[in-house]
Amino acid sequence: MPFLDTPIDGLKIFEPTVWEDGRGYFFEAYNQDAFAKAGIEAQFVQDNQARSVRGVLRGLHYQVGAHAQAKLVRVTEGEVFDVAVDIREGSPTYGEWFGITLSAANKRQLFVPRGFAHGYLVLSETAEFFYKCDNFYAKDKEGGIRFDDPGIGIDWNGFDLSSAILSEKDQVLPVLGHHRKD
Ligand SMILES: Cc1cn([C@H]2C[C@H](O)[C@@H](COP(=O)(O)OP(=O)(O)O[C@H]3O[C@@H](C)C(=O)[C@@H](O)[C@H]3O)O2)c(=O)[nH]c1=O
Repeated sequence: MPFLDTPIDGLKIFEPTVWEDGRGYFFEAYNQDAFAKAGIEAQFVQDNQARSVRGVLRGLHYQVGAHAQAKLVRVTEGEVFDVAVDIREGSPTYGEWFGITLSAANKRQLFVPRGFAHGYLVLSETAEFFYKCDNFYAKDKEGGIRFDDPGIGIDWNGFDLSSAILSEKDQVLPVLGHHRKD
């Protein structure tokens, strides 16, 4: 199974092998053994699915301490720009971001290790976003960072962010310098 490294250690792109025939296509969306061989040992315990309309921006989210979550994210309908920010204390790439277009068409997945803040922007009319997590949702342990933190400087695929649609929670998130650590 093809895995690609990103400039941030541990953050990996997975491009599944797609088998096409007269019926349509088939691919393995996740194979624990293949992921382990690629160094991804996460034991996933929760699957989430979200539907959003164009311009919806969810993030940047994480859970603190022992509640941190690794995520394996993909799009099953439409297209998003997906972003992960390294917030691992002591990491040489602390505060750096990586973005990638994920779509139902390109079938790419991003593996986001624990210790990252994660978010995505919907580029298509609607999008279905699907992700596996290696730790359970813990409402009281959520943290967030502003999607437009100037110190991080994410380029959201050139999107006009004045028309971004955010949850009330995401409108009042702090910048990285003031983010929740425990
Ligand atoms: C994330 C989550 C939310 N919920 C509930 C809480 C709330 O009532 C409703 C919507 O939650 P939110 O507004 O936090 O959903 P959302 O903004 O989509 O949150 C997600 O954003 C992306 C970027 C991530 O990386 C995820 O980890 C998660 O934080 O769903 C669960 O029951 N379980 C969960 O795992």
